Amino acid sequence: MIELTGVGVRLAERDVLDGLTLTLPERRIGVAGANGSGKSTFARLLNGLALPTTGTVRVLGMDTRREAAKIRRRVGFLFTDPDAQIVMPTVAEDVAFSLRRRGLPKAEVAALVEEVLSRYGLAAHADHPAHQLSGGQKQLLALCSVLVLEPDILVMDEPTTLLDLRNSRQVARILRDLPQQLVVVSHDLALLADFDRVLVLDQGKLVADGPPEPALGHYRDLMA
Ligand SMILES: Nc1ncnc2c1ncn2[C@@H]1O[C@H](COP(=O)(O)OP(=O)(O)OP(=O)(O)O)[C@@H](O)[C@H]1O
Repeated sequence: MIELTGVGVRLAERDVLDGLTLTLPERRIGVAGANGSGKSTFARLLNGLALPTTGTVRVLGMDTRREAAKIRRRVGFLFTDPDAQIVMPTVAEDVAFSLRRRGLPKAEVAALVEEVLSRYGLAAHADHPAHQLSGGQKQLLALCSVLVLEPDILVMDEPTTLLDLRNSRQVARILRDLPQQLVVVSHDLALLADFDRVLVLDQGKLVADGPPEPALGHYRDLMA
């Protein structure tokens, strides 16, 4: 569960987010809005990467201002550009790196890495240089490196922006089947079309909130 109470974020004397009070129990939540409307800032609030200037953000019952480290262990975050997230030379090493703080025996780490890579069709690439993967495969690798930690919530900032139609659809299928609560920031309206709830931000304010069809309709009208 995610709860925002009276949340505002002020950066460089500008209200980047303003007056957000929201309870988000739904499993798949989309966030849409124009460039600069505050979507990335909203996403970053959910794991304490950004802190509210006013109000509170509670995630899984914890205040992001007080328990950011604990929250980060349970909230996975996926950036738009997987290159920003891939840190080790090979595919398998990159996923294993996520598990470094778990104190698991080597064999167990290897088994977990193999399992998640197989699940997302990357097992054959386990020993390949990560930076040689295609854009879609890199996004899947970044996802594997997050999912291997079994987060309770997954926050994604425009996960399909750099992907072609086939890879976008593959990511959409994967998201449909994930058990985690998802918060997905996206300009890809097709991706959000079957979500449980869509929030639309405009100039830092919530201007629509509800099922995808009316909420995305409102966003389309805003952009017209
Ligand atoms: N650290 C910062 N200092 C000052 N202003 C910032 C900072 N971070 C973001 N902003 C401003 O806040 C506004 C919202 O930014 P944000 O990245 O959250 O928007 P967004 O909706 O994700 O945009 P996009 O769709 O282009 O990614 C922008 O006008 C941005 O310039």
